[in-house]
Amino acid sequence: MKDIYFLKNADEEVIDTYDEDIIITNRQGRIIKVTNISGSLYDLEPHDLLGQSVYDLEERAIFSPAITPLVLKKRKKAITVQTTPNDRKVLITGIPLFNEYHDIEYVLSYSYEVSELFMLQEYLDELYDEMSRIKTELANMREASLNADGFIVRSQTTRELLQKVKKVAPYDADVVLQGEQGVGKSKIAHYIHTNSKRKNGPFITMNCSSIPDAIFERELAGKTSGEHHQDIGLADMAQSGTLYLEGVDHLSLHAQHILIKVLKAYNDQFRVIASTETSLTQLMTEKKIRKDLYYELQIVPVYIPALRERSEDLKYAIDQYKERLCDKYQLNRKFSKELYLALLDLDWPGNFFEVKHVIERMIVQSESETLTLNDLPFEYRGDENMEAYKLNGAPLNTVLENVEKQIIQNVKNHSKTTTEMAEILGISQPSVVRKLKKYSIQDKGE
Ligand SMILES: Nc1ncnc2c1ncn2[C@@H]1O[C@H](COP(=O)(O)OP(=O)(O)OP(=O)(O)O)[C@@H](O)[C@H]1O
Repeated sequence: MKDIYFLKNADEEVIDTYDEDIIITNRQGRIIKVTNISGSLYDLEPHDLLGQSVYDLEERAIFSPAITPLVLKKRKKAITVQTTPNDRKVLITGIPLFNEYHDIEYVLSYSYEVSELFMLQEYLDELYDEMSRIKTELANMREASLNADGFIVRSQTTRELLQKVKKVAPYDADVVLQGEQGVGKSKIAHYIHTNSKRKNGPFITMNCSSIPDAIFERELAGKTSGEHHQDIGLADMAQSGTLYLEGVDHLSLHAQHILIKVLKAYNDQFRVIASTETSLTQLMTEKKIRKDLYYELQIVPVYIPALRERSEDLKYAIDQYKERLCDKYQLNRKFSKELYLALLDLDWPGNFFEVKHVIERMIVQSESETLTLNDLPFEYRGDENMEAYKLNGAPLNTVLENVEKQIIQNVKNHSKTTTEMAEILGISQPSVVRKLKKYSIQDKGE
């Protein structure tokens, strides 16, 4: 702002025409001019102010703070907010008026009450707080709704991944889910289906890694056998729904040729979601996937990181599996600190599947309430734990049988039937019966 110079005698006329709260002080800070309404904000009359020193008024907390000293100090326009004795807020602006020697001769100030603005500001601040509280609540609810689908969504990566997936779900575009085994590809494929326009249609899974080439076409597209009999293929079953091609990276080039032919024939009658462990782009480089299939599928590629790269999810998965499995087996188990840290540190190439499996194994096999590193399955331990498995002179067979006996005894203690035991141990029920007999194992209570 350019300096304002004081024109002698002009102030009187100018100032009297204002219906504003204007005060003029000299450079000593004495009030030499007021308007009709000056002082009203401080519950004073204009003549109460005339002749007063702003320094006195400041000391008496009437001008709190005074503007003149500020202007004199800065030698330029100053703005401040005063708090009056009756707690009003006043926005006051002071302007220096210079004489011909560039010295400040007078300070002119004008004020407005801004209490309402302050109240508005407070109200806005409160509103802002409320809004951010609601925003957080909404985010929590959103997360809870994802959790309702059984998703563990603790890490930022998973949150972003699900947001991306949710965004593309309503469009009919093909999606390729890439990730290690057990990382959640099928779960996300389901999630896409249930959030799509085809949610009321079927969700059909075709496991590409387990279908031999010879019957691939028949499985996929069906076949007329005999005069009237028609075998329905998975593509027919998927109509108006979603066809989930699990493990497309396992398809031979021949099967790929059939797949692309069938997809063209069924042209958009279902949505295709494919899963792969190896990225389709890498398969292209290695010439292991046909170009036309690559372009057909790779519309929306989604990479699902391994659980070891999502430490918050891994931690939560460990806690949840432990809790749920303890409930399931009616057991009270906790992990020692060392074991817990070891579990967090493992690579888990089988991801969720593997974590659940190992925790279940430890819970049912251990006798003590606190599980320690010694309860970790042998193949997951470092070399320092080899001690527990030393032969100590016994033949290998005897050691292995002892371990087997111990495991079967523990599983027996926590299962109601031999069928349940078979499920946990991953062997047939007759094998369970044979082993119980072999080791003469009886119920603890028997
Ligand atoms: N984010 C998650 N939160 C909780 N559980 C999950 C999550 N992702 C996957 N799971 C669980 O992990 C297990 C493996 O998931 P899923 O079958 O979807 O993996 P996948 O990648 O399709 O495995 P594969 O490659 O072996 O077919 C399932 O029991 C699933 O419910």
